Amino acid sequence: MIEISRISKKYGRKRVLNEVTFTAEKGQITCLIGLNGAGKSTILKAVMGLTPVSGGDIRIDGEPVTPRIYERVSFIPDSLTMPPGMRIEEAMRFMADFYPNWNLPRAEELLSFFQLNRMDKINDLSKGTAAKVNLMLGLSLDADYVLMDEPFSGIDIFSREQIASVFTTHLIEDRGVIITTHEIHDIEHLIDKVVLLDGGRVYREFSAEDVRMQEGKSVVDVMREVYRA
Ligand SMILES: Nc1ncnc2c1ncn2[C@@H]1O[C@H](COP(=O)(O)OP(=O)(O)OP(=O)(O)O)[C@@H](O)[C@H]1O
Repeated sequence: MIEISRISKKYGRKRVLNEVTFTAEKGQITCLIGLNGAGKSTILKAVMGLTPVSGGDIRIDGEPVTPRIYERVSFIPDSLTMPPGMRIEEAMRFMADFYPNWNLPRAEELLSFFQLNRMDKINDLSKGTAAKVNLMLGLSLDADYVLMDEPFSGIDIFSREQIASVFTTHLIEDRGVIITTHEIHDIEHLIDKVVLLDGGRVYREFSAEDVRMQEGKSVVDVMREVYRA
């Protein structure tokens, strides 16, 4: 389980996170939802130890965050960070050299799942294809948890559907996923838990299934209540 307890963050004098607390379980998809600037990316970076936070505590299966976190957690940022001159297959080799937990058979499977051409150059890729390469690289690491920052942002409906479909395959398996997204429609049926952020705080943390069963509401219904209020 990833446990985030009472973390706060300021950029200069601006408070971005205010005692944020929630958990994300292994084997579940937890969706972090908030309007632009709500602090979603900052939370993912804090989990990876990429940005310092004040106070609070972050634990991965009971352990504090250390530089070895990369063996346990794969972070897929909101854009592909590989050098643009590289071909996809060179990016794969780069990952294999850099990460001891690179899983080549899974990478090959993801290449064909997303119908990627390994000879394509990174800087020639469309936005949707770059998003798929980004996911292919991040999901090919043997990590218990995967953090995905806006994997659907700015890409067409067919690419979004293809990306969403990976969540129902063994390529995600029983990993714990934290995903930030605005494109909730594409994955609403796959989400286990929702964490709604508002004003730097967790406004509500709920099980999508419980809200469906007990309140007869969809995740989008709850979002409308919160953000249109
Ligand atoms: N390095 C930084 N320096 C100063 N302010 C920052 C920095 N990074 C983020 N911020 C500010 O912190 C706030 C939260 O940013 P963050 O990127 O975490 O939000 P987000 O919820 O992921 O937003 P979006 O949905 O637009 O991606 C924003 O107001 C942003 O401008």
